[in-house]
Amino acid sequence: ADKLLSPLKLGSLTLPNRVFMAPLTRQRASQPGNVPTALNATYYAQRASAGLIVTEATQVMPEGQGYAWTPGIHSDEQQAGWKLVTDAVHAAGGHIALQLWHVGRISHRHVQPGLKQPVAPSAIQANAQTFVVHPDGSMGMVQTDLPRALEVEELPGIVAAYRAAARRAIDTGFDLVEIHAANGYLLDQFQSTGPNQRTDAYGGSVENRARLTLEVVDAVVAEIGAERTGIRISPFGTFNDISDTEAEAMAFHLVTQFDARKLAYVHVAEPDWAGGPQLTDAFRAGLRQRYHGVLVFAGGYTKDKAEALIASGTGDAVAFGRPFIANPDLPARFARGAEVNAPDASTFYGGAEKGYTDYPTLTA
Ligand SMILES: C=C(C(=O)O)c1ccccc1
Repeated sequence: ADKLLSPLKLGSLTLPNRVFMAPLTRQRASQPGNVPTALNATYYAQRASAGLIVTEATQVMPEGQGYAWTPGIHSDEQQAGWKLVTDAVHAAGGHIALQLWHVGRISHRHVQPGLKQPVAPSAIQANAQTFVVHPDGSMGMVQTDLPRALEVEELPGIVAAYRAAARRAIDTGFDLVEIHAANGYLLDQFQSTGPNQRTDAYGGSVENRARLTLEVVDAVVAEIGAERTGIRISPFGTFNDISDTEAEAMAFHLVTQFDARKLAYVHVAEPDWAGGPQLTDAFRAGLRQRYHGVLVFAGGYTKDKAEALIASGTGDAVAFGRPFIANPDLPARFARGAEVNAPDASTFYGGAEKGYTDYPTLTA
């Protein structure tokens, strides 16, 4: 039988299947103010048959933005925009989590408030690119800027921003939040030996480098509860110039801590989606042994690979990104063994309806 299409208990929810929609940056929030729109609501509602939708990464404070036109969740206007999305997804019978983001050094002064220098655990520039609109109105890909090292006194303010964002998310009708601790952004920068050269309580040992992530987790859980809190990590990731000489130790420490807090789910972005190494079955089993909540894997999965992962008991759900871009009704296509269309990469980022809400669903 198709385990992938069987129901899944997650927190207080019973989800209809284990075909999750992965977080996908699409850069289509309205300006000024990085506000979600009715078009965003249509896009997400079209994909409401996912077991769980995880939204695009959404900055928790202005300094947390790294790319042009990504949405925030730190203003009343942004919250009102997201309400369009949660109402539309719930009207279509869906379930949706908001992914909470701070990009850290994967940013540029032209997308920072007051054209300020981006922030990071240490003043180490990433060999990475981002897309910004310049003050003169021109736009394009740029090298991410050299960041400023955060003072330890600034960290409580960042933790508070995640907490306030989680509050806004639940007040807006989101079923859960997913803390973004993956893919070379701020929390992953603190977790990793490459970008984090701090000599204070937030640098050095695995425990110290995990500290900010766990402070954010504890603040969010205090605000909205563990059963509404998920988190995404990307062990052995390389995207955005991330490197960690102690990647396995960090991953096992994090999931052990997540288990102790009974977080609703842990979402593992497998590094090969962005050209990193393949995870081993032994490593995935190591995560499963340490974390007993809902374990979600993502990164280039097919239906068959996903089915095998769930049948083996290692994973409970699989998140699909690019397939959901081009196939709004992906679960139905899996159920019917129908063709899964490939998306048009030229319309992944920016723009409007084209390559966003104009993909077809299966005819009856
Ligand atoms: C939020 C992202 C992530 O988590 O990797 C992202 C952002 C821009 C392009 C691709 C991916």
